[in-house]
Amino acid sequence: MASNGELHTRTKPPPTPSPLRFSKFFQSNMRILVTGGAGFIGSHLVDKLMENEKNEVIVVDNYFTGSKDNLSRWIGHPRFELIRHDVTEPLLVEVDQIYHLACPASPIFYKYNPVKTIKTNVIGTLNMLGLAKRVGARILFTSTSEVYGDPLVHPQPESYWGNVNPIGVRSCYDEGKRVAETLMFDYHRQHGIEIRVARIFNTYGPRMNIDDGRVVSNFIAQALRGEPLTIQKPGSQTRSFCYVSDLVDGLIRLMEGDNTGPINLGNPGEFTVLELADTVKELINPQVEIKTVENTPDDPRQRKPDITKAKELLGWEPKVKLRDGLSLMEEDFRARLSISKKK
Ligand SMILES: O=c1ccn([C@@H]2O[C@H](COP(=O)(O)OP(=O)(O)O[C@H]3OC[C@@H](O)[C@H](O)[C@H]3O)[C@@H](O)[C@H]2O)c(=O)[nH]1
Repeated sequence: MASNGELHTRTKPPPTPSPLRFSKFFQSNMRILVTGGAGFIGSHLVDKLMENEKNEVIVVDNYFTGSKDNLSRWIGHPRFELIRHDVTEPLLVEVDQIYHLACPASPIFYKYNPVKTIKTNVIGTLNMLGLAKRVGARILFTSTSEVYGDPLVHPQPESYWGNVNPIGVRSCYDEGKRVAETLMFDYHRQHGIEIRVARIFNTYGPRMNIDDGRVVSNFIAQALRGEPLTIQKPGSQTRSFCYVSDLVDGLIRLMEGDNTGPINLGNPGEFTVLELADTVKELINPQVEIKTVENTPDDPRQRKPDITKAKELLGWEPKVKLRDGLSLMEEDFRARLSISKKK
């Protein structure tokens, strides 16, 4: 099997960044653009980038699923700027690095307006690559484990080309992300752009939208509200859940390293949805019921990242165990739902 991304050859040297970046007399900060920076993963990434006093961070977000609340601690900070902008429109800003995350990520949200989802992935990524080309910035794109579709190889290495339905209800997202990966590598080969591609597996943690619709946030909110945990059939499908701080660490290592990717970022601990429900029930509310409900088409039956590449090339592997991560998320959900813990 040919290995993905490794056979590419660049036809051009990368564009030159602004001369100010290399001035001996002017010590400029690193200016970093985060698209989708008001979202769940984006805002945690912004927190981490802002810890470095040499970074200036510009966030663009259209607030479809993101929220200003996620960034409230940075609003007004001199090294921080927040712009309401939709990446399907061109954007001109002078930056050195671009983390391109913007896209609804929960299936219920990306399926809500599929045409908009594919536009965000295709036109949004074209716009960000155009910006990277113009200003000579390095660009990291957050792709997804959904590029593997309903995988026939398990666990999934980056060299696996996937099993994706091109006309299904998930295609706006998974095919959209696949085209965006193609654009990244074509801009790299044709224009010499410095690219990084991460394939993110299921991620969870504080600040997920309470009614986001994804499995971890649903189960935690349901357990806290005393509502039945909804297992979408059959319940034996598997996922591997990565805590958000681990994921952010992987993204920054990828951006700062020398490898273009694609690189899987995810936690290889694999659980069935039923096992996840049992764990949430045991940790948060042993009285809560579990009920089985209908699923939607093309739901992948199994998913687990092969992270050999991330370990070797980035020295990265997740540290937070599922039970610990769920407890941290429970605290955040309790605070936002105003449900205190019984003593
Ligand atoms: O209430 C629920 C929600 C979801 N599920 C099931 O839990 C599994 C995971 O579903 P989620 O909606 O959390 O996430 P998915 O794995 O379908 O998609 C995710 O995958 C990788 C990321 O790139 C994306 O952000 C997201 O699309 C699915 O099998 C789903 O059917 C439930 O059993 N009950």
